[in-house]
Amino acid sequence: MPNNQLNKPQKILFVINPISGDIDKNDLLERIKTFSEQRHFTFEVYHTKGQHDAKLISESIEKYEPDKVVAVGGDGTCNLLAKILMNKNIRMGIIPLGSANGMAKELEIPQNPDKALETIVADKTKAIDLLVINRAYISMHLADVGINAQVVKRFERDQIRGFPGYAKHFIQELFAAKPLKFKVTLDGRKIIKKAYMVVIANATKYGTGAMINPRGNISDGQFEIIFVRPYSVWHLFQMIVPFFTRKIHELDYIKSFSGKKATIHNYEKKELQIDGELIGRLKEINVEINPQALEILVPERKGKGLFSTITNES
Ligand SMILES: Nc1ncnc2c1ncn2[C@@H]1O[C@H](COP(=O)(O)OP(=O)(O)OP(=O)(O)O)[C@@H](O)[C@H]1O
Repeated sequence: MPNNQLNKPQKILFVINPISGDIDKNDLLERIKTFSEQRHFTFEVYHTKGQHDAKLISESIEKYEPDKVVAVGGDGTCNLLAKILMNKNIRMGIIPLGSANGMAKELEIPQNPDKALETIVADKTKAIDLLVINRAYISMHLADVGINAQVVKRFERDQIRGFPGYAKHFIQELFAAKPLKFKVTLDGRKIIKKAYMVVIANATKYGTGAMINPRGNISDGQFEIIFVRPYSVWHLFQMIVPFFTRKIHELDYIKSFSGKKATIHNYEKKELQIDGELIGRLKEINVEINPQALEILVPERKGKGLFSTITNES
């Protein structure tokens, strides 16, 4: 039974990534301390090390038995916690302090840390699906092979962080990319297409705001496979503005399919990125949905209807 039901202060474990977003988080610790006194919760902190974190966090959870675990960082930190908390009865919060914060944006979690903290104590939750990839990884947000994964690779090696760095590499990659051949089996249906990029989408948009999957729903028990199809030089120019203005789905060379289980076969080994983290060069990617596998603390939602003009072939 959660501690609040016994009128005990809630226990919250904050998992702080000290390097995410190049943001100093010392101030935040002070604010958490003050906030915990005002809002009557107790807390512990785990600072990520970049190695063996999953094991060490699991041990902290076992020892401390928190009611909530909060990711203080970017999408990589969220992904790390989501995998640990999958199908456990512990709610997860997010204080978005990474460079892109795609997952927090998807869930409309405030980018302001004080407001995000309010969301964590307010206790409103949303059950979200998780994608299990090759039985070894999970994706809560977006995974892909092709242009974007190459951009993530270039970005990781660069000194320029944040949106300017991403935009620079995206445009470079767009002009250098060659179409790849993919064979996808989705719920038994075979789809063979050439594409510049295949996206495995639990969520709807990238942290940049690029709306790749407007008909996606993070809690609907299915995911989308999206092909960004070959385009001409003219299409390249057409693509830049919509990608950053959330209108890419309006372009007719984007094809989307929904399902619950997929195998993506790349004809050449290609880099896979999951939730902003590079996984490696793979030939086969197996994806399965784990429906409503995680309770996330979210703000009160103002009603929102997702508008879609995407070609739906499912
Ligand atoms: N102490 C640490 N030293 C070095 N790397 C770390 C440390 N702690 C975590 N990491 C690395 O941080 C990465 C995750 O960062 P995260 O995605 O949370 O932030 P970000 O990249 O700034 O944001 P976003 O993904 O939203 O763009 C992982 O690759 C992880 O290995």
